[in-house]
Amino acid sequence: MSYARPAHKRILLKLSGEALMGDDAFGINRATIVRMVQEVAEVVNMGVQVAVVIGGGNIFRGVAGGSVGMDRATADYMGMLATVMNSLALADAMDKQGLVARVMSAIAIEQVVEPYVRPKALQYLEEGKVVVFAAGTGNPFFTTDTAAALRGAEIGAELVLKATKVDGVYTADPKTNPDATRYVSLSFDEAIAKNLGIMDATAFALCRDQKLPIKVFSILKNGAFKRVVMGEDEGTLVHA
Ligand SMILES: Nc1ncnc2c1ncn2[C@@H]1O[C@H](COP(=O)(O)OP(=O)(O)O)[C@@H](O)[C@H]1O
Ligand SMILES: O=c1ccn([C@@H]2O[C@H](COP(=O)(O)OP(=O)(O)O)[C@@H](O)[C@H]2O)c(=O)[nH]1
Repeated sequence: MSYARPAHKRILLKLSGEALMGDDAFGINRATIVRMVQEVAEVVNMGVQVAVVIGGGNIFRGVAGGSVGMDRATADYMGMLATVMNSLALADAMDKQGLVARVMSAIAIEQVVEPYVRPKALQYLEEGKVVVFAAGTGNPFFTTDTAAALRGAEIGAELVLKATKVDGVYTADPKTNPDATRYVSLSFDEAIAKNLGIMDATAFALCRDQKLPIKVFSILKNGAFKRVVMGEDEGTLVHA
């Protein structure tokens, strides 16, 4: 009898803030976060090293603040603080699930969480702890998708897994185009040239330059995360 083995040793999971909302209008939905953490635990228990970048869109989006006349950089710092709140909620849920999670922030907020120090993050991952990267890249005018690409490259992740509400990259935004069809795989150049709105161009460009593939999959589909980690046919692969 043969046992299936994970296709990846170290991965970076990008969860959008909205993924934590579940069916709520904003904030963090407890049942949703618990379900997600259970899926992460399954993968960690198979020996896969998992780092997470979490967004903040469920609490605050810098662009929205900027659009109503607020200074964009200030609004972005609020957005980054929102990701810290989500990180704390996620790490708490992970601890309750028996995982050991460590939050590391890109902005100094040391009474709350430890700062991001790359060698320390690598050490935690080697020890089987889940590292949650908070505060995005620490810079305004960026997104947590770019933070996912950056941290993914820094920790030598083999794959960035982008969890979304859609089950892959489509020829157009499936929310507004019911005729859009899903790609099984596509290149970074194609994704950038066609301006496929699933991730921002900065994130795509960074992954392209570092030859770090991205798998886009649905967070709403039970077991999809594990299937991606096992290398099964799920979602869309964006590759160099
Ligand atoms: N070509 C495309 N293929 C798939 N999704 C797309 C595409 N263009 C835009 N989208 C949208 O991008 C979103 C990406 O999901 P997600 O990252 O969770 O959202 P956000 O970053 O806005 O929080 C999807 O909800 C989808 O509607
Ligand atoms: O490196 C970063 C990452 C995030 N943000 C701010 O934090 C908000 C929340 O992040 P994001 O929109 O990426 O979250 P998600 O869509 O994944 O929930 C963004 O709108 C930005 O305002 C930022 O300024 N720099």
